[in-house]
Order: sequence, then C-alpha cells, then structure tokens
Amino acid sequence: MSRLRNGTERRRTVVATRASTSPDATDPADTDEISALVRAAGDEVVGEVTQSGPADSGSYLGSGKVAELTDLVADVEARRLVVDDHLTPSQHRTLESAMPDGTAVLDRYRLVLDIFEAGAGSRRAKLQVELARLRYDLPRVIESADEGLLNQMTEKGSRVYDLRDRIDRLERTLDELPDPAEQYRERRREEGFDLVTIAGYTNAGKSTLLHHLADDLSLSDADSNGETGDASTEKDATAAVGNRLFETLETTTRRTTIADRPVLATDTVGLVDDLPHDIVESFSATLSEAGAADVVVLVTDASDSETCFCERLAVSLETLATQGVEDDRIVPALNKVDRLSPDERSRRRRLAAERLPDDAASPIPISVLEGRNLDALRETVADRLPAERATLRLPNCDETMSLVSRAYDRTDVESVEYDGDAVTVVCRGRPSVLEQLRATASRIGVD
Ligand SMILES: Nc1nc2c(ncn2[C@@H]2O[C@H](COP(=O)(O)OP(=O)(O)OP(=O)(O)O)[C@@H](O)[C@H]2O)c(=O)[nH]1
Ligand SMILES: [Mg+2]
Repeated sequence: MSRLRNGTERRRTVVATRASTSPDATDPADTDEISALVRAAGDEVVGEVTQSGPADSGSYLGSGKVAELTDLVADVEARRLVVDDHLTPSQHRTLESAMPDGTAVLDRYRLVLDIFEAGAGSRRAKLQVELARLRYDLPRVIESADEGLLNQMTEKGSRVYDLRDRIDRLERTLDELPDPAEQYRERRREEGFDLVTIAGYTNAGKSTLLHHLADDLSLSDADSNGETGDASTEKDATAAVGNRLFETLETTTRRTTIADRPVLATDTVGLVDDLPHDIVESFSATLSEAGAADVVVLVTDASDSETCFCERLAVSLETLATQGVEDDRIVPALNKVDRLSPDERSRRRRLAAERLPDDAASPIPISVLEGRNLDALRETVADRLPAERATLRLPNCDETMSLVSRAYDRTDVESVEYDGDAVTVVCRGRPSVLEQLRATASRIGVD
C-alpha cells in the first residue's frame, strides 16, 4: 500500500468519467485533471473507466457501465470511486449502493472539498469548508433516508435535524467572525497602496509569481512598524508553491513596488472548471479579492495543450466577469513559456488575444522560473494602475520636507524644484493619495 510522507495511507481510487461530446474529446487532459485532483487529495488512482454512450439520468453512467465499474472496484480493491462531474443525490445513492460495501462515492465537487478540508489553515477557512460540506451532504442524507427517518426530520436528535442545526450555527458564527483580510485591505487602501490581485487557474504559477514580485524587505519594514495591524495571519502566511492542484488554499498578501508605487499583491486560490465557486466561501473570498483590486494579473499556464489552455482561459475570464472585474483591469500573463518553442509561444499568444476582451491588456508571455519578460509585465501593470498627476507648491519648511518624503513613499515623484522659499513637487499616484497630500499642502499653506 502506498503511503504519503506523513505515513497516512493513500486511498486506492477508481476514476469514472464520461467522454466529452466536444470535438476534442480525445484530449488527454480530460482525465489528467481529475487524476491530479485525486492526487492532490492524497490518494492514488488505481483504475479508470470512461463511459462513451449516452448519459443515464438514473445512475449517471448506465447500468452496463456501473456493473463493469463494480467489478473493477472489487478487483483492484479500491476504497473510493470518484466521478468527474456533479452527481445528483439520487445518482450518488444509486452508485453507492451498487459498489462493494464500504466504497465511498465522491463527485468532483466533493473531492475538491476533501482537498480544501485537509488544507484549510485558519479557523475561518475550516468553518467555511465544514459549512460547504454539510450543505453538500444534507440533500444526500435526505435522499438516502428511509421513510421513518424522513418523518423525524424536524425532531431534535435526528440526523437531518442535526445537520440543519449545525449549518445554521456555522452560518451565524461565520457572519460574526471579522474578516481580517477585509480589514487589512481597507487599511492599506486608506494608506495609499494600490491593490493587485494575482488570479487564474490552479497550478498556473500564481504563487511563484507572487514570490518573485514580493518586496520582502519592505514587508518586514512595515511589520516592524506595526503597520500590518490585524493582518498577522497574512504576514505569517507564505505563498506555497508546488506542482499540485490547490497548493494555495488561502490568500496571501505581499508588499511590492511597481513604478515606484507601493503595491499590495495578493495571491489567490486557483480556479477550476465546473465547480460552483459560490458555494465554497473561501473561493468567493478569493474572487472578491479580484473584484476589489485595481489590477488583476490573470496567470495562465501556456504549456497546457491548446484545448486546455483555451478552456481554462475561458473559465478564468468568466469567473472574473462574475466578480465585476472590468475588462480594462485585466493584465493576462501567459506563464511557463520556457516549455514552448517560439512557434508555440506565438500561437498561444494569438489564441489568447482572440479570446480576451478588447479592453484587456495584450497577453504577455512570461516565464517566472526563468525571470523572462517580467519587466514587461510590471510595466503593463503600472500602466493600468489608477493614476493622476498633482503639482504641489509649498513653503520651504520642515513640514514640507516630511510631505515630500511621504510623496516619495506613496507616489511616483517626477520632480522637486526649489525656488527661494518655495518648493514645487510634481508627482503621479492614486487619486486618494494625491487628495491626502493636497489636503496637507493646503494646511501647511502655499507661499
Ligand atoms: N516550467 C515552469 N514552471 C513553472 C513556472 N512558474 C511556476 N512553475 C511551476 O508550476 C507549478 C505550480 O506553481 P504554483 O506557483 O504553486 O501555482 P499556483 O497557480 O499558485 O497553484 P495553486 O496554488 O495550486 O492554484 C510549480 O511546480 C512551479 O514550480 C514557469 O515559469 N515555468
Ligand atoms: Mg498557489
């Protein structure tokens, strides 16, 4: 029996898929992704079955295929059956009752919940995943309940009553918990940081990019000033990198500098196709990061097959659109081009350009690992940050000097000219920061 490094047993898993009706049904990525998800859950794939006939609403796969699957699960001594789709509660029940005793049946969504459950770190994340799991389980428990149990549904102590009660309690607890990430972002915005979110499909290289952009020195400066306030969980967090789906399960924020402007870059949980993102609140939180950002760097894995690349780009764009991210805030980065020939690189670029909204930035081919084209990425992000120019005329005094140093910290200072007793500062930055500087300037008094 194969084991994980921590000594836990990898559960033997059989994967069942239904062949896609799309013209690219032969694309090997069709089972690659679900197998990668199984491995991310700490399990091993010991068998695969693909159903290519018409869909069956009762058992999802059709009775012939279910019989074949039952034999396979018994032969390979699998403990889990994972179906690469959503199962209705009744399909779930039909499949589970056909399998050898003790076989757990999971659909794609339930599998992802398992991965989240194992990786959730903070109390908030743990409660969110538990809530998502109970909401998923409830209709399935009702489906498999016998009449006697259904009659007791509203009675205290019955399984259904307990589930509902726990769901209510979790919802209330979560509502009352302060969201440290939200408080942190609000404070940072008040202090004049631009917010950049790194979003995209799982395993595209988002965390690797955050590592590269992070301005660690500045972060520790901010920490030692106690500026991070309630963000202690974020300052301790590291953006985990790994060749595993859902390596990152909670957002991480790092300070960086782009075009001389202080920026907070946030790494997010990866997106994945075919999941109701709104149900797992950690996903929604991740997505609302994108909604709140000034710029969203949309990272794609350009080394995916063309079909996969296009599908994942489409899923990512759709998800950003549902979060109200305007097209002109999107900066697409085509990562891992070190794995592509020059021809493949330009093809991916063309495919992306054809699919991106007109107002998004042009796709930028990058390789974070080789540090390729990252300056071009930074420049494009800088171009898309909200900017305004201010000209401040001030008396030459101590207070002006501290205003000038604040302008250097918070904005891109274009010039500082001394003319006798007057100082003229020209700088570019976020409108809210310039507003604060202007207010201070008028308090100091123009000469
Ligand atoms: N060849 C190549 N590999 C890369 C590059 N950037 C990242 N990777 C690899 O891609 C894998 C995934 O990287 P991560 O940064 O963890 O990806 P992620 O998007 O944060 O993934 P999740 O957190 O799981 O959503 C790791 O094995 C990285 O080393 C790149 O430019 N070239
Ligand atoms: Mg990550």
